[in-house]
Amino acid sequence: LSTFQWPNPLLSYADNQLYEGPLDIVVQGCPLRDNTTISAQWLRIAYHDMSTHDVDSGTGGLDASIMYELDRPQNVGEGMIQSLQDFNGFELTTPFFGMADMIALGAVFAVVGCGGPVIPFSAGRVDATVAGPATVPEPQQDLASHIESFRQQGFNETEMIALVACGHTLGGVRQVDFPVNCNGYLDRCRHKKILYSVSQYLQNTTQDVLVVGPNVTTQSDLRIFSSDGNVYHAKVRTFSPSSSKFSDMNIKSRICSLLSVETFSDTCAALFQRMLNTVPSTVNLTDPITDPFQYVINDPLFSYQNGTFTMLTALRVVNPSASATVNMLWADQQGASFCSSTGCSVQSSRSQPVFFTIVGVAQGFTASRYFFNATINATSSISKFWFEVNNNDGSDPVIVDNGGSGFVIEQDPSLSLFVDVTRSEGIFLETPTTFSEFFKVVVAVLGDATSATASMTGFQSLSAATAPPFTPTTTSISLELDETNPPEGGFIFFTANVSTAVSFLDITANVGSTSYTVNNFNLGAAADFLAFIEVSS
Ligand code: HEM
Repeated sequence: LSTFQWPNPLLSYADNQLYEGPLDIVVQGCPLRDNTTISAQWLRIAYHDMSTHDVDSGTGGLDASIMYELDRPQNVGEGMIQSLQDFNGFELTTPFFGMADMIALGAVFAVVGCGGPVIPFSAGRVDATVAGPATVPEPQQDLASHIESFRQQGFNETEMIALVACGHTLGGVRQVDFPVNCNGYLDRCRHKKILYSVSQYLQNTTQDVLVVGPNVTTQSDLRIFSSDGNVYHAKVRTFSPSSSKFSDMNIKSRICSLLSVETFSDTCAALFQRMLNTVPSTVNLTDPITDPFQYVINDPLFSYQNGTFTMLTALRVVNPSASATVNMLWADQQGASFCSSTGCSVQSSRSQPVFFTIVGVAQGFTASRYFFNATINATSSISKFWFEVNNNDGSDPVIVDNGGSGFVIEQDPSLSLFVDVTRSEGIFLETPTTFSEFFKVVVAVLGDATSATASMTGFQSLSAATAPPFTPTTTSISLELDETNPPEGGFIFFTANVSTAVSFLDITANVGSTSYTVNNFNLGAAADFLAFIEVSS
C-alpha cells in the first residue's frame, strides 16, 4: 500500500473521492439510461473531451472544454448533457479539483461499474474556459483522417484500434441518433461488457452500425478494426494458448472463453488511463493512485476555550486488524514542557468502518477510521502529532508519523487563524412559512479587536445553470465581530452566516501589519463535526 505525505490537499481529496466519494453510486451495477448505460455515457464524454488534444502543440486534452462544445454534431446525444448534469449535481468540484477531474473520475467508476478493470486515477486537471478545436473523429471520415486524429491525440494505429475496441465494447450505439438495432452485449461472457464490437466484428454478425451500418461511409469501426489487416484481432484470438480446443464452438463463445480477460482488461485499462491523463502539456497531474493510501488523516480542526485548544482529527487505517487500538500523540511547542518527552497522548474516542466505493470493493480493501478529540494546553500548544497503531497481538505498535516528520502544525496560520468548530454551528431556521439551513461560521483570530480585520470568500460547486457550461461560483462573505463570542485568551472571534451550498472557504485576517491566510478550508468536511441546532422564529 502507498504512503501518503501530508499535507497534500489535491491528493487526499483525490483518494477520498476515488475510495469514499459518493459518485460511484450512479454507475454501480452498470445501470441503463436512455437506451444505453450511464457508464457508456460517462466514458464517451471523457473520450470526446480528451479528443481536443494536439500532441504537436501540447494543447487541449481532458480539460472539460466539452462543456463549451456541445453544439457540434460530433457531440450529439443527450448523454453528454446528462453526464455533465450528473457531475454538477453531486457538488464535488473544489477550487483545485474541477469538472475535468470529475469527468476522469466518472470514467474510472464507469468502467468498474460495468465489471471492467480499475484504472489508476490521477488528479490535477485544469478546466478550460472556452471551447477547444473540433477534432473528435466522426464515423463518416476516412481511415487516414482517423489515423491522423488519433496521432494528434497521442495514439498510434495499434493503440487506435485497441482504444476504439475498448471504448465501443463498453458503449453501444444509440438508436435515437444512429438508428439501427444495437442490443449488443455478450451476456454470457464473464467480461460481458468488454467484447461488444470486437467479437461481433470477428464473427461477421455485428449489428454495430459503425461496422455494418446502412451507410458505408459511417462504417468507421470496420475500417479501423481491419486497418492493420486484422492483426489486432488475430492477437485477440491468440491470447489463449489452447485456442484449437474450442474449434467447434461458435466464434462468439470462443472469444468469450479464449480471450484472456486479464490481457484485454490490462490493455484497455492502460489505454483508458492514457486517455484520461491526456492533458495540456502545462498541466501536472498527481502520481496515479493505484490503491487507497494506507494511512490518511482528516485535516485537524481546532477550537479554543478556557485556556485549551480542542483538536479534532481522524486516521483511516486500511485493512486494520480487528483488535487494533489507536493512540494519537503530540509534542508541544519547543521550549514548552507540558507534554513529557514521549509526547502527550489520547486514545481514539471512537472508530467506524469505512464504506469504500466500487473501486475499493473491487480491489478487496477494507478500512476503519479512528477519531480523536485531543485537549491541548494552549500555552504549551502543539508542534506536531502522530499515531501509534497497536494490534494488541504482541507485535510492536506501528508508528504513523508522516514519513518521520510527524504531522506538523504551523502556528501561523493554524493556531493564529482558524474556524472554531465548537463555536461554529449548523442552524435549521424555521419560521411559520419557511425552513432554511445555514452555517454560523465562527473564525478565531489571534489579536485584538482594535487592530484586526478579517474577510472570507466562499466556493460553491453547484452551478444553477440549466445547461452546460456548469462552472462554480466564488463569493465574498463579510465577517463581523461576533458579539456572542467575546474576546478570550488573546483571541477575537468573527462570524458570518454561510449558505450550506458553500463547500470551501478562503479566510484572511490582518492583525496590525501581520497577515494570516487559510486557503481551501473544507467547510463541507468540517460540517460533520459541527453541532446542529434548531431555531424557530
Ligand atoms: C474513430 C473513432 C470513433 C468514432 C468514429 C466513434 C463514433 C461513435 C458513434 C457514432 C457512437 C454512437 C453515439 C450515440 O449513439 O450517441 C459512439 C458511441 C460510443 N463511443 Fe465512440 N467513436 C470513436 C472512438 C471512440 C473511442 C476511442 C472511445 C473510447 C472511450 C469511444 C467510446 C464510445 C462510447 C463509450 C460510446 C457509447 C456512448 C453511449 O452509449 O452513450 N469511442 N462512438
